[in-house]
Amino acid sequence: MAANFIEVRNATKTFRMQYHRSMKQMAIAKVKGQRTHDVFNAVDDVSFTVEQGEAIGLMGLNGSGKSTLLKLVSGVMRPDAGSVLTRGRIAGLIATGAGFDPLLTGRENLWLQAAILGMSEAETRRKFDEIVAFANLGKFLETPVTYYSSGMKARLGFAVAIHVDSDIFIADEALAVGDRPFKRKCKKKMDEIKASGTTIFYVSHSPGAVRDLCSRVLVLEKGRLVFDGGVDEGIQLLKYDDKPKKGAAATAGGATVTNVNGDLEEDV
Ligand SMILES: Nc1ncnc2c1ncn2[C@@H]1O[C@H](COP(=O)(O)OP(=O)(O)OP(=O)(O)O)[C@@H](O)[C@H]1O
Repeated sequence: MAANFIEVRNATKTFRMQYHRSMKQMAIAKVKGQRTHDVFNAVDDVSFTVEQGEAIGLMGLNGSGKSTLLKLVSGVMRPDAGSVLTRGRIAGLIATGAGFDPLLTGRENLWLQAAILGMSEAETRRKFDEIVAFANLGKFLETPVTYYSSGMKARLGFAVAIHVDSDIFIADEALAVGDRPFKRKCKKKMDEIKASGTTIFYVSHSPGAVRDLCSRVLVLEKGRLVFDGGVDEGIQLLKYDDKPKKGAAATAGGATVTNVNGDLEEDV
């Protein structure tokens, strides 16, 4: 039996939503007996396991908790309740560029990112030309990153992340703000990563991309896992139509699946 690579058990992540910006506003609200903040679960009692080599599409409307769940899986955040266990080296496109130093050049940041993502000096040296070719920044490689467009930063971040040898690859499509040719290149590389047996966890609003890459879909709604199953069924739940479709309901982990409606981005 294949080893579980990701095991999420009743994971909950709670955030605090502040209603007032200044201390003065807070003080006035308190005197008036009004609420100054609320807490809510961005990820709410979510459980699932992912086996080695599976390619999972994580879908759901804006704000449903996808990025937060990715952060829990990647270890960037810890759950407030429940547990998240992962086995193997995780790499991917999470908060890409977060580790960039704006005053350093693209070349210097490449080294920095590679080190942050756990690549050794020898590994970075070996893959350096390939990463540079993938990012395709031309002479901007020698320019401080502060002058980069967001797409250029994403290219550099993704180019490094995608070249890390990992057991689990995590990608948030929302961060892949590169242009169409670059996205195609990323897609090709993701296919290679998948073919190599790497476990993939892919956040996307694009049914075409998910259908193409993934063998299973998780759908989040207001932090809760409302679907865990086949790609087509999962995508069906995310249709634009307002009325719940007959047969669209299913069960996930004993919970009834509700219909989810909303905008979907165009496929790449
Ligand atoms: N650090 C934080 N502090 C407080 N609230 C947060 C924080 N991060 C996310 N949230 C809130 O948690 C909820 C889930 O956000 P998250 O980014 O996980 O959603 P998402 O499904 O990835 O959305 P999108 O499709 O827009 O990227 C949102 O209401 C968001 O405002």
